[in-house]
Amino acid sequence: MKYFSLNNKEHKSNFENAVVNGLAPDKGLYFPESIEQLPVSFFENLEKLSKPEITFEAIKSFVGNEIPDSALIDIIEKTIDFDFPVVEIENKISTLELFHGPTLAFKDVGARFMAGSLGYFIKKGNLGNITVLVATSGDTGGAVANGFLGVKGIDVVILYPKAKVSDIQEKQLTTLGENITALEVDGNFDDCQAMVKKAFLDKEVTSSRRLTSANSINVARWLPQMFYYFFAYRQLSSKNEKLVFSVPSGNFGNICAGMMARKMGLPIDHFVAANNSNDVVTNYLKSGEYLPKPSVQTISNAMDVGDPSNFVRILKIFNEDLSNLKEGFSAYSFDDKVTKQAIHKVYEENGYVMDPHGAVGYLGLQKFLEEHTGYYGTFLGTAHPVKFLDTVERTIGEKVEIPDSIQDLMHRQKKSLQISNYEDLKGYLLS
Ligand SMILES: Cc1ncc(COP(=O)(O)O)c(C=O)c1O
Ligand SMILES: N[C@@H](CCOP(=O)(O)O)C(=O)O
Repeated sequence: MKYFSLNNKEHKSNFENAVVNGLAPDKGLYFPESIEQLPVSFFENLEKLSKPEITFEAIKSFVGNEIPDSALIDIIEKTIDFDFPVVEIENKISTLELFHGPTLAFKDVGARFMAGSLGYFIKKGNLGNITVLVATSGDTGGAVANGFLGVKGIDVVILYPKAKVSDIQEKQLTTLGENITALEVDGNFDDCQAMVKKAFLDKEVTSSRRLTSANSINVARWLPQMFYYFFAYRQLSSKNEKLVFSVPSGNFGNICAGMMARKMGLPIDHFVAANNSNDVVTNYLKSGEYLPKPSVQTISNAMDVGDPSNFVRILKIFNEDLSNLKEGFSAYSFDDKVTKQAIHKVYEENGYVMDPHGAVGYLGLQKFLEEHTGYYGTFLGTAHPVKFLDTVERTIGEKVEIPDSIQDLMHRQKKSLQISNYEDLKGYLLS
């Protein structure tokens, strides 16, 4: 499979180089040259296929022959060895729980797949050491730390915004040690993301370290997020209504991966981007103007993104045509107050505990279903409520059971380096 840079389609790459470099040399995001439709029979038989079989078919064309089938199957099996249940919450509304992986957030899938692919390429070639740079607003960091822990030839450097992630998220990304280093940035997620992008442009840095990214800008982190939609459809295919998915969105990698699955033929009728108060895309759909702005802090902190990096990929999928985009896509924003009300209401009425990100997804779905008929809706439960313990317990007025793995984590010692600006990051990378 060939990929091209969204800054200049003449800049092409194979899968391996796209993974190893993260971004194109012109710093554009890579996008596949073609998106192969899967046969109708594949979707008709989905219920009979195993998760690894589905996943293999979904990703194979994007990897091409660059990873042999046996190694790809091995990577896949390690990536998706947990459950992805669809749980019915109320009439016409279900949630796809994506938090049964090791770090209790949906990022585990992409992080593990990328770690497996990059690990394969490092073992196969003479690539030397690679530094994986990651910016996180909460969950990517923990998932990448877990997925890449101990992978030979890889150092991981995670930038996260000081005091803007939950306690559990911070422990997940600062306590593993070994090849994982956490940098605590005096700023917000956008500052972290901007510093990472700047490092990629800095010749002094790139000539001393080989850098790649494990954010969703990297195709090996982004594309595996398609798998969820296939797994969900397998559980929803008996519904005789149009299907809508509401995706709590920040950097828009997850929803954009769902749109890729639809391009491959998965029968999804509509996508809702559910946003917190960081409403750049909601505003774009209203005004046609894309106006990034500094992110604001919310209780769904992993979605506090003011300039979503995958927006350019979404535009590409819809051929940069706003009216085309609006046909298959809606976006709504909700503030913290209504988010907490939704967590409270769903718990009171249905006994189901949502985390703040899932709650934004629920609200987006509810709004869409109020305005449209004939749909069955699923919102993505992108993180376990325990990751946002304070907010959730205060909102529902009850204790949430903490899994053993998290209890252990809370006793571990946080280790991070404080940085304030790009020069500090550069100093660290050159040291
Ligand atoms: C729990 C949770 N929900 C939603 C999102 C937003 O996902 P995306 O950045 O793919 O839009 C994130 C972070 O990415 C997250 O960690
Ligand atoms: N919400 C993310 C922000 C980064 O998103 P990514 O999917 O591009 O890695 C986080 O939790 O860090």
